Order: sequence, then structure tokens, then C-alpha cells
Amino acid sequence: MVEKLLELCDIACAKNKDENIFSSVNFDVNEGDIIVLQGKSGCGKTTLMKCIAHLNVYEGQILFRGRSPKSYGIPNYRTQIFYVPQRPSLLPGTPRDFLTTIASFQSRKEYSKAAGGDLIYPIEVAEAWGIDEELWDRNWSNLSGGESQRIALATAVGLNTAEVLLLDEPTSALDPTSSAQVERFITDEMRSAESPLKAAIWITHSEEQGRRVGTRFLRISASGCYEEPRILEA
Ligand SMILES: Nc1ncnc2c1ncn2[C@@H]1O[C@H](COP(=O)(O)OP(=O)(O)OP(=O)(O)O)[C@@H](O)[C@H]1O
Repeated sequence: MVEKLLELCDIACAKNKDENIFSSVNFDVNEGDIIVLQGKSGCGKTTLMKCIAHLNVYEGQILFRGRSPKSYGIPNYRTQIFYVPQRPSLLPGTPRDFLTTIASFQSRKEYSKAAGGDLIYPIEVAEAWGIDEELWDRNWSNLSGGESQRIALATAVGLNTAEVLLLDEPTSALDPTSSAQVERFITDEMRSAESPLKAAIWITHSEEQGRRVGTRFLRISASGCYEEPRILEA
């Protein structure tokens, strides 16, 4: 039986005290789903991702495996429902600081494993995507958009804790070859029995990419979210 990972029940997010960005958002994320989230610019795709990652205030209920994010402890929840921001270059410090901080949010057992060597894997993943190790010690603000996107993605997949990736235009700064490498890596990880990764929600403005990676297509607007049979023009 296909496992239900996330349930979004009646999610609403306010823009200000009089206006919602969206309301009545209801959908489930199941094992094997790569959900392409569509909608016109400014309709709230990033905001919805941040609600799911518990980075934004929202109304309604989000459950992960039938339990609230708070019941996991929010930092631990965020290592399992991992948000990869559109512009990692806005993060403070260096990628290595980011990696160490996120690893410290894992459970004690997993963290000691990570401290014993698993922090190397994200660096190896990034290396396969053309990122030299010395870039991990540069400030995010001194990396190119494409370098910081690849490093944030390598952290998300390389720590081996995420069950659901929330990918906010993850390849928008990459050339077609690097984008294809990233797409292939993520779809392969989802198929691998060794990887914890089971599903992704993926924002892309590229219809071609949506068609290549998507298994389901959701369109969001102010009044809610509905499933499309296929990707549609923005
Ligand atoms: N912190 C904030 N405070 C107030 N309004 C915000 C905030 N963040 C985003 N908004 C507004 O919420 C709306 C949704 O923004 P969001 O970034 O989620 O849209 P989007 O669909 O991801 O857009 P795009 O496709 O252009 O990236 C926009 O009108 C935006 O201006």
C-alpha cells in the first residue's frame, strides 16, 4: 500500500489582517509523488512551501505521518520535510556552518553517525555536480546563484534524512547540463531503497522540467488548490 506522508487540511495564509494569500488548500502527499506546484507569479507557491516547512504562520492543520510537526520537534521535523530555498545565497554564514547546524538537528544517534563521517556525503554529492570543497567555506553571499543552489540541494539530499523535499525552483540558476544532473539524481534517489527520500514538491517555471520530473500537478490560486491532469502553461 502507498504510504501517506503529508496531509494538508484547510490551509490558509494571511497577507495582512484583511486579506489571505490563499485559503482552503487541501491535498495529500504520498510515497512516490513528485508534485509540480503551479500557479501564476505571486499566487503563493513559495509561501505554501514555507507553511509546509513550518517556516510561515498558517491556519489549518499539516500532519506528517499522522502527527503534527510540533510533536516531532520543529528542527527535527525540518530535517525530514526539507525546504530548499529559491535563493540560498541569502542564508547567513558559510555552507559548512549550514551543514553542521542541520546535522545537529537530527536525533542524537543520527548526529553521532553524521559527526563520524556522514557529513562528507553532501560534499561528495556537490563535487559530482562540479562544486569544489573549498566553496563550502566561503560565505553564501560570495557564491554564485548556481553554486549556492547546488550546495543547498546537496545538503538536502546528502544528509540522508529528508523524506520529503520541498524544492523551490531548485535549478533556476543552473545551466541545462547541471539541471539534468540534479533532476536525475533526485529521481534516482526516490527510486533507491537505501535512500529515505520518498516524495518531493517541486516549484518550476519550466514546463519541460515539470513534465520530465512530475508525477502529479497541482495548481494553487487564492481560493485553493486543485489537481491538474498535466502541466499547463503558466
Ligand atoms: N513576508 C511577507 N509579507 C507580506 N507579503 C508577502 C511576504 N512574502 C510574500 N508575500 C506576498 O505573498 C504573495 C505570494 O508570494 P510568493 O513568493 O509565495 O509567491 P510565488 O507564487 O512563489 O511567486 P513567484 O512565482 O513569483 O516566485 C505575494 O503577493 C508576495 O508579495
